[in-house]
Amino acid sequence: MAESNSWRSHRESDGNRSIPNGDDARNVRETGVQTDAKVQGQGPRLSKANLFTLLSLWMELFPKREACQQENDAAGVSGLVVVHECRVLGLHCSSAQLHAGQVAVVKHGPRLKSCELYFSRKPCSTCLKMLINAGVSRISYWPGDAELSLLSESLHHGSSSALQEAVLDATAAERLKSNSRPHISVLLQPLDCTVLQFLDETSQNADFLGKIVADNPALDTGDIYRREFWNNSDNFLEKFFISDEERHKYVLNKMGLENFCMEPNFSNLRQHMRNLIRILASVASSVPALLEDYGFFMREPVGMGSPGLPQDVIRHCVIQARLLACRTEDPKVGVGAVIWAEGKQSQCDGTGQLYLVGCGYNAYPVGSQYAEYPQMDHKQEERQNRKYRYILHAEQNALTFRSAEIKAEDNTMMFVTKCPCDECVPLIGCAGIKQIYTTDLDSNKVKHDISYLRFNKLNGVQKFIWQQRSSIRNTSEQDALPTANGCFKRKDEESSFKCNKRPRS
Ligand SMILES: Nc1ccn([C@H]2C[C@H](O)[C@@H](COP(=O)(O)OP(=O)(O)OP(=O)(O)O)O2)c(=O)n1
Repeated sequence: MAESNSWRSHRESDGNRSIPNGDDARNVRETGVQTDAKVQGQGPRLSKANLFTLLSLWMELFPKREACQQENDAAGVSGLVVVHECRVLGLHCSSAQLHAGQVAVVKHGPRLKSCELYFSRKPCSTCLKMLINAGVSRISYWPGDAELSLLSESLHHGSSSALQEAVLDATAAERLKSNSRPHISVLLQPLDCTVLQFLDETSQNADFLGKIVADNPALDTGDIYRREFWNNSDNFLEKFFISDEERHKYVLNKMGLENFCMEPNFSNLRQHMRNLIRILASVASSVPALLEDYGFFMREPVGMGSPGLPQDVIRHCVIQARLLACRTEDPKVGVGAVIWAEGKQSQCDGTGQLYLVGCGYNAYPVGSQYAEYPQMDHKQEERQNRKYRYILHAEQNALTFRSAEIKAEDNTMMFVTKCPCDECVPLIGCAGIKQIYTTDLDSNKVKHDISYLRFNKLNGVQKFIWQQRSSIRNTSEQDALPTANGCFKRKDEESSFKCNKRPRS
């Protein structure tokens, strides 16, 4: 039975998992359905496997500056997250020259030993044999279509050579899988409705949406969020979900996942996939794309430094940080930070000249046990019982757990979902970060145990702040879009370098 490829058709049957409308969202906040969990210090969070899976899906959508289809190769773009001992070493996607798995081999080489890899598509046999040889410990992949598509149009009209290749490749991949040491599997973990609801709510309350409404009180956060959400979920379902059940079963069978085709496994698998896609849509909606007037702009005149990355790349990196925030240990507010650097040469990666330096989210010290430290904020507890002296900030963790050095000659950029506080500003200033992309919603505020007074005074780091284009002082830059290569494009040229962007509904 064919399913409609849209959340709207699932809303009724989805019960309390459906995205809250404006009234419901307010009720959730007022009746404390979610707040109860927060007050008790049990904010729901994403599991690591689900977070890495979502990051891999999101990496597949990394904005491209070049056509990605490889010559003589029908492989689709794949996203990849390389993890070692729970630390993200690399975020990659296929380029015109290399598949994502090949990128990982080229970039990490022997460091792949004992790593866990999360792919947005089952990798082809060419990648798989190298990764197995590199000694990775686990390969997890999204159970949609494979890297070499098993869903070519010819599926129902006799076989094409591309389809024959894909089927042969799937067989080879299976053989490699069954004879190899690494665990190669689908690793999705069930989500309960509290996580879905919590992430809907926190996405809707994100500072980026808050800033828009602070600037334009007539606008409603819920309306903006819902418009973004439906647009994103339609796009992501089309990309990552196989709506036709029979076609999905065909793909699963070819990938050696016959067990998933049986009930109730099949329905459960599809529900988990839909839930994860929904979280991706929800998180992506917290940094709106449809409001074209909003973006990350410098307040200073553009002549004062590098013009910064293209807006779609910035937004992509900020949403990576928002995804990381879904694993916060702070029961009230999740913050994520990701550090990328721009090298001098192209990296053979789908990210072009960008390479990952580090990422993190706010959490208690590594290894701490549940409820070992205070979890309450200044509104809830006496000073000695508050979280602030114990919790590490997203920026601190991104700097501590970095996977690459910060090089003076490269442009190192931090993307963080909340304004850096006074504890983090000196760290950012001294670490060699050259650009920061964030929101200043909290700047100049003092909130009892945490203050945000130093960010505006941070010198030597270019600040790209989420704001309305028309609020920038220098009007000459209002119609110009900054590009990664240091030159400016006029607004009317934008479409020519947004080649990977989907049409908006
Ligand atoms: N750039 C930042 C800013 C803050 N944090 C973290 C530290 C805390 O874990 C949390 C801030 O906690 P608060 O309770 O102060 O959150 P709010 O700012 O939302 O408080 P309020 O409700 O007063 O606005 O975010 C972070 O990791 N990185």
